[in-house]
Amino acid sequence: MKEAGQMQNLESAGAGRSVSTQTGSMTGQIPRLSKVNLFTLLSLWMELFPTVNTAQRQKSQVKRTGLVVVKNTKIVGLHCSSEDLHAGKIALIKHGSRLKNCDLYFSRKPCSACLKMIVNAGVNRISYWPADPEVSLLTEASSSEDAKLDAKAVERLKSNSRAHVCVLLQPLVCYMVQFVEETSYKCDFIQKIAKTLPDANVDFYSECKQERIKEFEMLFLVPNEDMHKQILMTIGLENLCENPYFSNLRQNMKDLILLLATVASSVPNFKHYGFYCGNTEQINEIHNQSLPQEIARHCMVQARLLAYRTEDHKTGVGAVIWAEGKSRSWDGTGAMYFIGCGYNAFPVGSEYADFPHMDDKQKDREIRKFRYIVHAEQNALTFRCQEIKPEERSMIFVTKCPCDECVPLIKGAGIKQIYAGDVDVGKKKADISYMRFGELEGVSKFTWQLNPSRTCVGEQNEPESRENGVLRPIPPGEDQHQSKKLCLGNR
Ligand SMILES: Nc1ccn([C@@H]2O[C@H](COP(=O)(O)OP(=O)(O)OP(=O)(O)O)[C@@H](O)[C@H]2O)c(=O)n1
Repeated sequence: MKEAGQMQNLESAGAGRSVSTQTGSMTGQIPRLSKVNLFTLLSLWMELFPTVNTAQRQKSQVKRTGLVVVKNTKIVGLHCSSEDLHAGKIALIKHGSRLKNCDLYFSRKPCSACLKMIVNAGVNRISYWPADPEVSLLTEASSSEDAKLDAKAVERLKSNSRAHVCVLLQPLVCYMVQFVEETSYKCDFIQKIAKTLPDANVDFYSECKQERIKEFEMLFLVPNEDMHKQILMTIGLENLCENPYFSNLRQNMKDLILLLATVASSVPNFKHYGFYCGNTEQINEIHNQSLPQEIARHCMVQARLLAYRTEDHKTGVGAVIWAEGKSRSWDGTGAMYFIGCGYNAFPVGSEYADFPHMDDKQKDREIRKFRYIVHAEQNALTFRCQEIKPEERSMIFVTKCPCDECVPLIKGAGIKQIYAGDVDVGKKKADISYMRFGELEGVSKFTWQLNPSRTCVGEQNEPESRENGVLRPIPPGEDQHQSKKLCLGNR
């Protein structure tokens, strides 16, 4: 039986499914991200959670690490290391003995201090990206003795523990990169730029992608092959040092980096585009204040990654819910914590042929998908792992505009903010319509657009994220300047 919903049908990965379109002319595979690849990419992406101390961190011997905690194929935690604590330690503090039987996906091989605690908590499986480990083996000679000792201790903990500790890498399904490239290029965010700035250099997307590939290769791929082999030997993966295993490993790593760069550039850091509120009347209270742009973009890319697991062969949608606690914590995500995530799919337990897959262009209404498919937001709300607290700022990131079925659900659940694309706003299709989003009140809406305040103050107006997701208290005298910056009264 499938575990549909939040992370359903993870094992089948969708490959090999026969699909027919409304015209019945296409039969082929739906290239869906396998669960291992999705969790790998999410762990790498968590490592990149916007933070103040990137430069400082690069010098440190302990590498910043991302972590995905999965229980019964459901994501229950997204974490990354902070200045004070490694990701594994943060997960331990947050989940405690609930880590029992969980699967953990690390963007680097964890250090012995993290490993001993999570093994002790009874985790089921620990998977990691086979690059430079958390206690870096690529730092200066003076400190590398400790790193080697740590790697040895990790090996010992690995071989003597009940948990299965293994490398996290699976080759991508055929056409995955091409599929991701095409769907990223067609996504709401790129479309919006193309529509509103028809003269924009059409290559901005490819340029952004090239930059990101370079950036991610530097971070996640050991540049020198001999050095990489040395590291693999020190971390107990000597069997991967011979060819063809070594070249396959490097190729798989490069493919995933390319894929992550492709997805990340679909919500590009382009000119003055970002998630802004169009409502100038909005009251200046904390729940209405926008997140820093780089954090909003970061969470939207997570939602976009989830969209690649869709069961709708035409439109993939992903949603992630985060909340912000009352104060900044020792967490690498600042005060932000993960509530839930999902993508659009048929109900839990259903098989591919159980329900119709046609869209609203199909004349026969009985064979349309809309009454059966569960939307990304609906799955994220259903399979959330934390309660939504009314006193906290909670926010949902959706890759498409919430439809009329979802808007009241989001409001009813007590979510304070929606970040979304708005290409479909105001559209009424035969079965699905997007009329209510525009009229929605009581929830702040941040849609992808050119910064409206640019017309007031020219160039300088991107909200900065110097404080890791936590709203910086505005010093007296500065608030006038701040609200001028956004011209929205929401900062
Ligand atoms: N906020 C949203 C909006 C849509 N969906 C999903 O997106 C699909 C519908 O997308 P849409 O583009 O509106 O309709 P299609 O018929 O797929 O495409 P078209 O635009 O050509 O009509 C459905 O599977 C629905 O579950 C979703 O999960 N969450």
